Amino acid sequence: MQVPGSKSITARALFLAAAARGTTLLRRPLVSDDTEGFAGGLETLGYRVERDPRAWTIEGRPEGPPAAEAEVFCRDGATTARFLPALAAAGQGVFRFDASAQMRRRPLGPLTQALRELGVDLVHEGQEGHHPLTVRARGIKGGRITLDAGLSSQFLTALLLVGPLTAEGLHITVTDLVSAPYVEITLALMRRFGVEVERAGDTFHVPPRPYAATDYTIEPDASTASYPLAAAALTGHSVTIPGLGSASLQGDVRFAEVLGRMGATVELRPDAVTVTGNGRLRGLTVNMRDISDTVPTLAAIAPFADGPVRIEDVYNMRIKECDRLDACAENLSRLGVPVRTGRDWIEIHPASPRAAEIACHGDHRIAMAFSVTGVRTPGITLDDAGCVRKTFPGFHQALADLRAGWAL
Ligand SMILES: O=C(O)C1=C[C@@H](OP(=O)(O)O)[C@@H](O)[C@H](O)C1
Ligand SMILES: C=C(OP(=O)(O)O)C(=O)O
Repeated sequence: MQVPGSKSITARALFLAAAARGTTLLRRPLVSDDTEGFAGGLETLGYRVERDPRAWTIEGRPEGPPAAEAEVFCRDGATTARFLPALAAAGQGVFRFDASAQMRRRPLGPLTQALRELGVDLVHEGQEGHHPLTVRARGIKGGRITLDAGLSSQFLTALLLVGPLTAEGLHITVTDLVSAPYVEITLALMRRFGVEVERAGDTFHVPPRPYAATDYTIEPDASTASYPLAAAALTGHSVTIPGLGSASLQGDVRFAEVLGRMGATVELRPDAVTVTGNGRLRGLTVNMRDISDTVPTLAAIAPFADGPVRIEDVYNMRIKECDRLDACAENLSRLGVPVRTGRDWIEIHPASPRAAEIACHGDHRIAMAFSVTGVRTPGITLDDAGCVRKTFPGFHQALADLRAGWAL
């Protein structure tokens, strides 16, 4: 199955292309609500973005946004809502940011506090630490800061990405960090645009240095790949995702290993992953702090395992598009599956799910994950099928095509 491009890589590449000297060509970008929101945000800030469906061209400007004033609406995308204010702060002008109701509820206080400590004039107009906000930008001098990225790695990524645009560079010491593999994606992409970050344990030294434009091909999205791979493990069929393998930059490719621990056969080659199921799944206890976007996928197939599935250390799932731990538990209960949750864990017991309507809470991952349950359980419906547009507008057709191939 061909999977659309990585959301995380597309967002970073758009930031870096905008900040670079020269014109960047991004091949196979993800075209979805999140990344169109990101590209549209750049356009509102005055950058030129040409969007051909197969490749996006961006004219960079190392001095910061071309516009002197702008109002950017970030939609539901946390990459847009957290990365673009940092980019704007490095320029000169007055930039206002707002986001959807869902995104307004999600925090960015540790990031905006760090920007203020670096001298940025940034005001939250409503609730402190949340959108909407206004940045009166006069460039960033740089310096040393301490950051708590225990709620979101995106706070650290935003500061790393903007670091080279500061006058003196940044020394960032991190006291806590969740979703750590996403920081590796950031560092790899920065390197690809010509900037090497020095890392010593919890401290990152970002030099003041211009990014260089490039020609870059975006790999398929590993979180999106979790749905067809889980469907294979659940049904005893085989799925291969070309372009996504052991050479991937994305931590979520490790979801395939979780399916392997549950009994599926996993073949991880440098440029492709194949999962072959045998119709049976084993229960397990697994720490998914690094790969929590794939927790709903696991939760949605967990009832079919022969023992309990316990997923641990995933508190920050509660501050995503919705409270994903509660949403998983609510929907499993609707399906008649015994489930328990705590502050940062969920435990799912074996059951035969019954037909039910899934409450998506406007969350693409809840919709896509429980669609996979629907491959085994007839009569599952979604109350908001369209919310998949955030990262995979063609999801329902793609899943239908996969099932047609298996004649399920
Ligand atoms: O940097 C990124 O591209 C992302 C980081 C992760 O968020 P957190 O660091 O907030 O867990 C992940 O859940 C999100 O989908 C994308
Ligand atoms: C959490 C997600 O998105 P974001 O934080 O980028 O809005 C996601 O895609 O699952």
